[in-house]
Amino acid sequence: MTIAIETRGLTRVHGDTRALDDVSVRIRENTITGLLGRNGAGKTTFMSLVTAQDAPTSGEIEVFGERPFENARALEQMCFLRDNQRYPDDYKLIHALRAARIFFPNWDQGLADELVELFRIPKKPIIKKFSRGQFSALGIVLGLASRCPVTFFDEPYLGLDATARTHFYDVLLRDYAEHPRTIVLSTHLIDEMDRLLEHVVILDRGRVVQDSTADELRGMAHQVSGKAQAVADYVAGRRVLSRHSIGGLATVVVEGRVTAEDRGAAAASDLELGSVTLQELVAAYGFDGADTPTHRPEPLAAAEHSARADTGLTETVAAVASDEPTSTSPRKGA
Ligand SMILES: Nc1ncnc2c1ncn2[C@@H]1O[C@H](COP(=O)(O)OP(=O)(O)OP(=O)(O)O)[C@@H](O)[C@H]1O
Repeated sequence: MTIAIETRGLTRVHGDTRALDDVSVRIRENTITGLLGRNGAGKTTFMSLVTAQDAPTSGEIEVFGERPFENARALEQMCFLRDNQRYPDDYKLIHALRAARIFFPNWDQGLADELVELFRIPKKPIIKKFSRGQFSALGIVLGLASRCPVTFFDEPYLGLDATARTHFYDVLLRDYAEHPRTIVLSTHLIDEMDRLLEHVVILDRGRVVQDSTADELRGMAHQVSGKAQAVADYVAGRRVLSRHSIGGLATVVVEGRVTAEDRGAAAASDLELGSVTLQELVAAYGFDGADTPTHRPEPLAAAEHSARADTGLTETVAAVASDEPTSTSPRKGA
């Protein structure tokens, strides 16, 4: 088993915010990993640090056994498509594709052309004029056609219509099956992307709260619903992950698999036991402990941080003059 990404005690502090706090994970080569967690959990920070677009406050990172910071060999293996990827003002689709073709050693122009058609990405307007969905689609094209050994997608679906999202999931799975590689993606559309994920890392307030295969995770907790007192009796002594109540009824997510004994206890108290989806688990692990109404408002999304470093593809994009002829070279400087 080869480890593609390993972090040890990875920490990033901004003022009094611990964006990442002592994160130690090992992500196996040739897996699709979902980086999940509520707004501000640290997902983008993790991806920025691993791709050396930001420097940790402390801790270590290895990508295929090498430290990525200022390491061209390690950086060349990675592609990070941010949800707010930046391109030069005058760039059109062709310029972004040209830059990607130069930058990424495994770039597949045929796949890029196919995806441009599939997602109906316009060729004439500058990228700045793209709709949110067209902008995301461009990121998906660059991320998939780059065929990087390690590819990060940060909420790649923003603004995509349902058809385009389905295309993305299908093409990702098809291309991954044909060209296995390590893919890490952050998402809030967990139910929709559930089928893509083999491994899941859940972050909450910068810390890892779960790190396991998706299958293991699904079986790690269950839900019990019924009269509040009966539910309270059932969950006594168990680790409660979330609790919701309406009137005299309660629904609680508890850690642990359902045993035969649990089924008996539930039946005797007229309680319903159910499985928990990945989406519910993420919500449960990001739960603050107090009993909450079922329709709990989400906190405001974390602000965008314009001061973030922006390197990698963006640097290359900026370096490619927009009036250069299209390069047929697959490598920068080749
Ligand atoms: N440059 C920065 N300066 C100050 N705070 C920052 C900076 N970058 C990140 N943070 C803070 O670190 C925390 C983690 O942010 P991050 O963007 O990694 O979260 P996220 O899980 O990607 O969130 P979302 O799902 O909302 O995109 C947040 O509290 C955020 O406000």
